[in-house]
Amino acid sequence: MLSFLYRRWTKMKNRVVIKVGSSSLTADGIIAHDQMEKLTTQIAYLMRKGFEVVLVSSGAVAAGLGKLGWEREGLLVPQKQAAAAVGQGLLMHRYEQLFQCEGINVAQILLTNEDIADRKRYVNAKNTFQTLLQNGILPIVNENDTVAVDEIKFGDNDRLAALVAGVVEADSLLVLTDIDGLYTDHPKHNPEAKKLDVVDIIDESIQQMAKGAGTKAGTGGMITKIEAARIATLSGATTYIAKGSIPWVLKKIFLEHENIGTKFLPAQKTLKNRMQWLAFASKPLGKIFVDHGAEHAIYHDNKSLLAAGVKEIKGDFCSGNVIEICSESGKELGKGVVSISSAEIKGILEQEIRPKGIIVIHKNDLFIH
Ligand SMILES: Nc1ncnc2c1ncn2[C@@H]1O[C@H](COP(=O)(O)OP(=O)(O)O)[C@@H](O)[C@H]1O
Ligand SMILES: N[C@@H](CCC(=O)OP(=O)(O)O)C(=O)O
Repeated sequence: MLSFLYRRWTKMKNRVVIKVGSSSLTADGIIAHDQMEKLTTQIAYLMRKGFEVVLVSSGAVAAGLGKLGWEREGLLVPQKQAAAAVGQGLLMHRYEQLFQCEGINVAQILLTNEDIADRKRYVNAKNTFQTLLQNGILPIVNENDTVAVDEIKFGDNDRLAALVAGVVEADSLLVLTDIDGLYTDHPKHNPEAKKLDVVDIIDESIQQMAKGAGTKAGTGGMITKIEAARIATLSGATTYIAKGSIPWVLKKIFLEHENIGTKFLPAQKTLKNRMQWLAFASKPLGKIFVDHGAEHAIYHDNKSLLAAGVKEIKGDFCSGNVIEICSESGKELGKGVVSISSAEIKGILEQEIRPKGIIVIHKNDLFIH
């Protein structure tokens, strides 16, 4: 309750992250200017009503392909990156023009996973967002496609939007797409599939309903949207998936509270900001395999991980780095920030009688799935 009041006090406004997918911004593979215009009019309306908005916009690749006259099919990664480099400028130019007419200044934020995997950069990004929002500026975010290769990619803008919702401590995340919500199965393949209005817990049964993308422009389909909803709801944001082409969709959802999409309720137990970063944004630099006793202690008893319970380690890491914690059989248990280096742990493992009570990961630095 106190943390909620603190958030309210520091933010005061209703903060929303709106993610718009390529499928909602393009028609026949190129940028649909009328759809962009409808979106910007609605965002401006919402901002005038007192909302703070962050827009996560896809569409750079599509815009670039349109400009260059390239077909998406068969393109290699560097060609897609080149198209994104052409398209991102066009996209921002258009947004800038449209929001200027509404009297709103915009800012471009391009991110890669690496940017926020590093705690310092994460905090820097947080401060920048905060400053922009406090000054009534609309941040427009996309993945930095020019440099994003597989290891540093968010994978999809749905996930990026969910992480951004955590960074800015948003009250809500809205994912706008070409379908009006999550169906019990892929609606294109199963005519019996039904839309869900409200989801209170994202469990395996919900995850299994989500399938891949429905168009060539889209990436990830419903799978990445549900993963985004999981991350955002664990960060405390109510999450919506809705159809971008519904007239005044933003007003209907945020002001009239109409149930026109699928609404995912925030998790009962949400993660604090540092834990969100550890759980979803940080990048592990190694692995620690633990024995059954340690697994039980950290999993069920909320205890710190002691050196006595470590079976094996992989990778070189220093105190303060993030590592992945695995069971003896290799099952991923969670992540943690280590208090001692891999060299020190190796030294301990080599000793016949291990010194007692040495903390490898403090319980406050542990995230368990
Ligand atoms: N269970 C499901 N419910 C609704 N849509 C689904 C489901 N499984 C897969 N999809 C597909 O996901 C598509 C939306 O994702 P995507 O094409 O990646 O759009 P975007 O470009 O907006 O991210 C839908 O059009 C639909 O074809
Ligand atoms: N960064 C890419 C978008 C990647 C992506 O996630 O697309 P989408 O599934 O349409 O949201 C672009 O701007 O084209």
